[in-house]
Amino acid sequence: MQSIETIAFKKGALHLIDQRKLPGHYEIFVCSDYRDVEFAIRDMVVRGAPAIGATAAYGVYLAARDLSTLEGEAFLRELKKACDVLEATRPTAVNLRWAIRRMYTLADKESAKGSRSVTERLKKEADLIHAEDIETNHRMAEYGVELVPEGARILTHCNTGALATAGWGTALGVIRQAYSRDKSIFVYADETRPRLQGARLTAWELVQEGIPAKLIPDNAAAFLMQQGKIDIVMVGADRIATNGDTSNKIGTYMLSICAKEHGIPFYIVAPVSTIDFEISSGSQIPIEERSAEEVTHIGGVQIAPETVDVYNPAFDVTPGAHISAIITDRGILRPPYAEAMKVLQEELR
Ligand SMILES: CSC[C@H]1O[C@H](OP(=O)(O)O)[C@H](O)[C@@H]1O
Repeated sequence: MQSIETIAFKKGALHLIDQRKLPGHYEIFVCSDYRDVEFAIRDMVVRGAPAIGATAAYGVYLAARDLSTLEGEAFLRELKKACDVLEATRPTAVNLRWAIRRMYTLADKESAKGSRSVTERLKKEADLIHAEDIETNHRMAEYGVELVPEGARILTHCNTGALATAGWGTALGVIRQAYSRDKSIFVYADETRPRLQGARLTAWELVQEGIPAKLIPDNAAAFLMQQGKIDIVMVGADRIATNGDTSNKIGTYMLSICAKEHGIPFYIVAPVSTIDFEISSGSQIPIEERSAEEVTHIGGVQIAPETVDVYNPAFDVTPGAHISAIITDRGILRPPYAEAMKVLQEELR
């Protein structure tokens, strides 16, 4: 399988697979400055918590490169404005904030060395964040396969693969790893209305690799569970509170209720950078609301009256009580999550 290069910095610009065009067209969207990056994240050229984090990191570098005629306080002031613009693009995924603040903190710490030197260092840091994510995904996959029984029939939601990260994936990365050892696993992929990341992106990744799967309408998931056709549910995350409450693509909470009703293990797969150690409850997670057009149109084709009112939250919050385990790059977290998170935070210090 050709490797899926979701994000690549080359020839002085950031190259992104334009995920709005998949699966029908494989096109590259080129970001020459941080405003291009702002658009790419906001319009979901690139999406997925880890992927937008890595993308924003390069956005900070591109901003610094364009500001390198400034020095000292003036340089940092303008760079912070660019960081704030990038952070405002999508409020839920904490990886975005984590990556941007990691980049700005470095710029602030190194600013005495001059903006040109800082800019060179920021490029190295963005490359490091990019490389770390791929390595993180492989570590999560090694932990996660422990929870995938032989021949498991796995339900997943949205896209958590190479396209949602810098490569390999989170939940879909575990599935890839499981498939490399057990060709008898089977995947049911939710289409994931309204942006159809499952139909357009996860199905594309699964077909690319020949992983046996069926694409299903979101509304068929509970019926499959009722028929006894699902062994585990495995999904990603955009922000995890320290009590285990987890925000993820809209529809995840509903899946967790159905899984609980049918006694099916429900797993979150996410890097530690998706944990927000500053919040203790899912009620504190900002939920992004997106345009009405995403619901009233598919691929530009109108499917509902344009004047109808629409509620389009891009995420929901699954309570920790519905989550069997959280698979991270530092191991598997199990309930009670508040305690598990305390131990993890100590390890990270
Ligand atoms: C690897 S986590 C990806 C995570 O992000 C997705 O949201 P979006 O496509 O809107 O960026 C979804 O919540 C996935 O679980």
